[in-house]
Amino acid sequence: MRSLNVAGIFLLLGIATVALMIWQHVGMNIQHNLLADASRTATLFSDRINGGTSAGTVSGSDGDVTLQCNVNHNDFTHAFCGFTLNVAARNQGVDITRFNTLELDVEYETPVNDTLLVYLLNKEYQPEERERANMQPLNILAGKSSYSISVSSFFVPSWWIYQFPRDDLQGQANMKNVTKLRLTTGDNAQSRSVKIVLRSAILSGKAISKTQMYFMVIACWIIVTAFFSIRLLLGLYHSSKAHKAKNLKLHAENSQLYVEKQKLSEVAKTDPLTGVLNRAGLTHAMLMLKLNDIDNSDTHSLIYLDVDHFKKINDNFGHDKGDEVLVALCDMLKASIRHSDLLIRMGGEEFLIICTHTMLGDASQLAEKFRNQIASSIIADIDITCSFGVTECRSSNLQSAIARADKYLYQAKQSGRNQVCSTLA
Ligand SMILES: Nc1nc2c(ncn2[C@@H]2O[C@H](COP(=O)(O)OP(=O)(O)OP(=O)(O)O)[C@@H](O)[C@H]2O)c(=O)[nH]1
Repeated sequence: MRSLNVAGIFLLLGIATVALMIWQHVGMNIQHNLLADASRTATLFSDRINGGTSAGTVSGSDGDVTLQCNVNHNDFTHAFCGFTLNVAARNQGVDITRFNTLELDVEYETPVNDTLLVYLLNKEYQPEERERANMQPLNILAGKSSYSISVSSFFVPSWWIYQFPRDDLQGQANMKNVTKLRLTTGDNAQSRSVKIVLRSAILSGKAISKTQMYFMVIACWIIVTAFFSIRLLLGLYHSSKAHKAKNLKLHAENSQLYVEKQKLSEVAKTDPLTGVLNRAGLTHAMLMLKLNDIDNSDTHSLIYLDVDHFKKINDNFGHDKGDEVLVALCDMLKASIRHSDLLIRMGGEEFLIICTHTMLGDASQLAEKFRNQIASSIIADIDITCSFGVTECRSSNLQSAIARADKYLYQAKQSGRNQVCSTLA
């Protein structure tokens, strides 16, 4: 749902971008009629400012501005003639930088070849009060009256720079506060009679320039992309944090479970009454012995022992006393066997001792030692004896060796109990 929203927003943004570009290209047109908005005072502007003698009149009718002038050649200044038209409404100049072109409908009647100079005078107060002359010459063609001048092609003529030599940016066109439009004859200074008729001067452009539009569009894309990127990164950061916490929790739970499993595994292998290995522990021990400790060449011995007449102990002293006897017997045996030997409760009052790396003779002697020790001790306040079956085994046939040991134990029982029977006998 969230990704759909993001895709939808980017789709909308894409559509809006394309629509805006098309609109900017075919629409968004703005125009400013310099003749309509101005207070329309047109005045003669000629070489008389420099001491020349050209003379003429400026008149206006039906929105036109007409100049009739006799250009009089002279030897001391450039002869020219023209007019200046005030285009500022209520002293507020026109910011022409918003426009792309100046469309002029103008006729220039002159008997000689000449250019028509178009000026846009920019009123400036810094660093001093002056009118910057932004100028563009027009090549007048016979029969043509409509001219389109690119606003960006206006430049400051060298005579103006010469007049204001103090400003670093003096040569740059500035058209942010244009107050006057001026048309004058051009470079041809021959004496002649000229007529200039200005019918319209229209600035045209776009409400939003291409540059502005691209800037806005790119800014929108950057903002939207940054917004979703940050949101995505924050989401990833939070989910990775949550995953990390979950993983840590799982790890802790796993560790706990592993400890519990180890404990349960130990409990499962241990006889709860005596604390020695049970049959499950024997299986584990067999695996361990086969895999780790014993190779086939090793010889081990088994001592299978059983408390004699244990039923009577239970019957005479109670089951709890019987338990006590079993626990005390195990304690005694545990204290006597080696660390590498294993003591297993096979069930009831039967126990198996696996004597690793022990020959039959030594195991028989050990069994005899246990028998004697038990018979001569008072265990849990009870005088007990045990019968023993001893045999030798190799790791590969432990099960059959247990059966053999059990057989010798049975033999010991049959032979009167409190004795050791083995293969040796
Ligand atoms: N107190 C106690 N008694 C047990 C336990 N496990 C088995 N027994 C008892 O041990 C007795 C074993 O009796 P039997 O199998 O007849 O053997 P026995 O009386 O020792 O006679 P022999 O083995 O022939 O000398 C039974 O009465 C069982 O109930 C135990 O964990 N605690």
